[in-house]
Amino acid sequence: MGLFDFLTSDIAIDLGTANTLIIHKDTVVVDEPSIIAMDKTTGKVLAIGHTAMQMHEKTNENIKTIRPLKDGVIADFTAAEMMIRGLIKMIDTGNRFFSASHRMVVCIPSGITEVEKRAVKDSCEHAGAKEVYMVHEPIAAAIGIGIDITQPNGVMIVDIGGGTTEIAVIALSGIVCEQSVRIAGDVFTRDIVDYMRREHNLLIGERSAELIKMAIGSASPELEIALEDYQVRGRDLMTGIPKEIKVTYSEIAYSLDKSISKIEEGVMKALEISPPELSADIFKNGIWLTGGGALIHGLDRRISQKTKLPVHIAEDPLKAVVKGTGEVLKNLELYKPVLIS
Ligand SMILES: Nc1ncnc2c1ncn2[C@@H]1O[C@H](COP(=O)(O)OP(=O)(O)OP(=O)(O)O)[C@@H](O)[C@H]1O
Repeated sequence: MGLFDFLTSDIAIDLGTANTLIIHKDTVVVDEPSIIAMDKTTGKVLAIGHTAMQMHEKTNENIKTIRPLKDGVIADFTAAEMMIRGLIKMIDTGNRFFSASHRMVVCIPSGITEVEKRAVKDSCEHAGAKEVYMVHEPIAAAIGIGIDITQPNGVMIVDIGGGTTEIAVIALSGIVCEQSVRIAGDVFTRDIVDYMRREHNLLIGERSAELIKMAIGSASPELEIALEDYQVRGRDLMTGIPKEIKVTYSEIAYSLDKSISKIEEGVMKALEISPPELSADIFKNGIWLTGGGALIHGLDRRISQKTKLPVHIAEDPLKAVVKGTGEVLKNLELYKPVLIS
């Protein structure tokens, strides 16, 4: 450790549609939902992250909650900037003079446009960064799960986040072919809301649907180990009064089926366009699932049955991207080929 290492304010950020994570000095120091709550009249930020999430869908007319990212990219520039600033402030370094004023490595979806890229860079600069480096999410995910991406050895990453599913074949520090599907966790959540309304006449909010997804979200109506039924509360559409019902994981599998099929299609397409030598590598190495969507029960098995390939779930799928981004920050020289300016 260098003499002045305690002063370093370099950070790595996984700026996600659902969650934003920050690594500072090799440690995940911030892990918060990507959401802010604002006072509608004054424009003042009232809460960020978990506290703002608790207010989501429960606000009165003076407060609004904003999720600044949509489909993996910044949809509300001002809100994104305020959120990044607020999240950086949450870093507890024990140094009250801390401000992320040096280098920031931030990851971006692979299917992003120049304008969207610019928005990420500007937001980070406005939040205090002197130098901003960007890295594609699937590359960061691969590094995060410990794959040596510099080797001439093809590996397929399927990163299922909140807004996008990034499917990429990586070799020699680059993405050889990729598919970006705008179907991921947020769409799964909406599928569940729609299903509950259609099949049970029950109106539920996004947060309740997300809890159902996390508890019994399933890619197959028949799992090897069955999941317990889940109690759901919401508003009865017929009577207008609150009610509680039980749902089974098979019902949730049914509600997610179409969306999961679209992700499968993306995987099949990426496999079809892979150069044959890399196909041979993927046959041996299999497919790696990262991102929160990797935690849908039975998804690995379903993709494996479809592709006839081994499918592995990353050890800590929600942190794979930020861990990889942190590695890039630590070894900027080694990972120069993967940096996007
Ligand atoms: N146990 C779980 N089962 C199913 N889904 C989960 C689980 N835990 C988290 N998720 C979902 O994963 C998504 C968030 O994943 P992640 O943090 O990887 O995405 P992100 O990086 O914010 O999004 P993106 O990469 O699209 O910008 C959310 O939709 C969340 O509901």
